[in-house]
Amino acid sequence: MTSTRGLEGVVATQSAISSIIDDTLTYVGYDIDDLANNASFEEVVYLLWHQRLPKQDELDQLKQQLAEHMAVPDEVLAHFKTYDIKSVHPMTALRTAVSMLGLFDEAAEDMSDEANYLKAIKLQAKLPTLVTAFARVRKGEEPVQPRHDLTYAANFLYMLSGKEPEAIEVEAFDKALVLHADHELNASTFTARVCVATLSDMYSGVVAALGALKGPLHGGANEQVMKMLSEIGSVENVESYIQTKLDNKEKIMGFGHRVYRKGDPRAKHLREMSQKLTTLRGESKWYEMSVKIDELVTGQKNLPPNVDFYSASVYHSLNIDHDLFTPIFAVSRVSGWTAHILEQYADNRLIRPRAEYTGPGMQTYVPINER
Ligand SMILES: CC(=O)SCCNC(=O)CCNC(=O)[C@H](O)C(C)(C)COP(=O)(O)OP(=O)(O)OC[C@H]1O[C@@H](n2cnc3c(N)ncnc32)[C@H](O)[C@@H]1OP(=O)(O)O
Ligand SMILES: O=C([O-])CC(=O)C(=O)O
Repeated sequence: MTSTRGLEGVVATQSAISSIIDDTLTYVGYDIDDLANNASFEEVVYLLWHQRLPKQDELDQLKQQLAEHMAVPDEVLAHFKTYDIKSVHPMTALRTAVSMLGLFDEAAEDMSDEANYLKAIKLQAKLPTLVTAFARVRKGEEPVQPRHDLTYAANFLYMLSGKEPEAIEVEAFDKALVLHADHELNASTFTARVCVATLSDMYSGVVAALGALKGPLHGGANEQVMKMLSEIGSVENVESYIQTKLDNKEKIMGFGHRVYRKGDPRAKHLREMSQKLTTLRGESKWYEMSVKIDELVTGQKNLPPNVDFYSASVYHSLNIDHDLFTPIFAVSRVSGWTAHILEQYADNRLIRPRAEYTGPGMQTYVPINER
């Protein structure tokens, strides 16, 4: 029995949700470029859950269901005040809060198709409320109640700032949500599927996925990208900073990918948005620094940027706290996680691979006083 480090190239399941073939990403057969340019996030959520685009009445119904379930139990909001919120990473708080949602859902253990679909709606609806409430409570502000007349993207920005966002901000944020919604068998989605393949409940699957997304090799990279940009500070400093990192064989956050070789098709959309939004804010240096880093890392290491690289300057330009970047990834990706969880339930088999043993050969137990 031989193992493959990091399961590289291992095909672990079948899925009809998204595919990456020859560096082209599709959701249910629709090219990501097509969706990024034309679809709303709500349409994409429907697409992932139903494997087809919604008709108008179906989309309206989904929007209504999301609006209906945006509120979170007071106890969950109150728990943000039970610890030193300023010292907690928002992903840790979100993971815990989502676990708490399971406590307050009477149907948490109901494994019927209807109950599971409703749980997907509830999770999708409540994550923005949790993330924005956390962000406000830690600043000593009250959470802002969701508005039922706004789109999913607009509502997030509204609940975060308490102000109705500008059209250009909503457009950019909606596109970012579309681009992050699903990605085949990435680490967090695989984690979710492994968890629920034991027939555990959907909240457990999403909590597990949140834990996996948090790490800097996965969703946590976007926050690290902004940290790097802030450390570099100016276009003039880029070259020496990056060269030092590369010489020291340190990883540059936001570059490289396990699957893409020529490049991540989502990055160009985020790059375009980064240029537009940083210019609008009069802070084009973040875009210019990013482009310079891109040229250096892609040029020298042949490692193109991934989805996390330009999203950092996009979110920064939307006035979003840097440690909320990964929770925002989760707000989008929960659509993919829940789609995969539903797909796993629909044709379940326990996921239990093997390990190649590398420990010592057979040994005989030695009593403690003889060791
Ligand atoms: C949404 C997402 O999850 S997208 C990914 C977000 N993560 C990041 O941006 C973190 C930075 N990138 C990385 O760490 C990696 O490229 C990953 C985790 C994305 C993919 O990892 P793997 O497929 O396991 O590649 P691995 O880490 O083995 O790298 C292969 C080689 O490329 C190098 N490399 C990979 N990524 C980078 C990088 N960002 N900067 C510098 N060198 C890199 C490695 O050092 C390694 O070099 P070596 O063969 O000389 O030792
Ligand atoms: O697919 C991966 O390994 C990581 C990724 O880009 C994503 O989850 O969007």
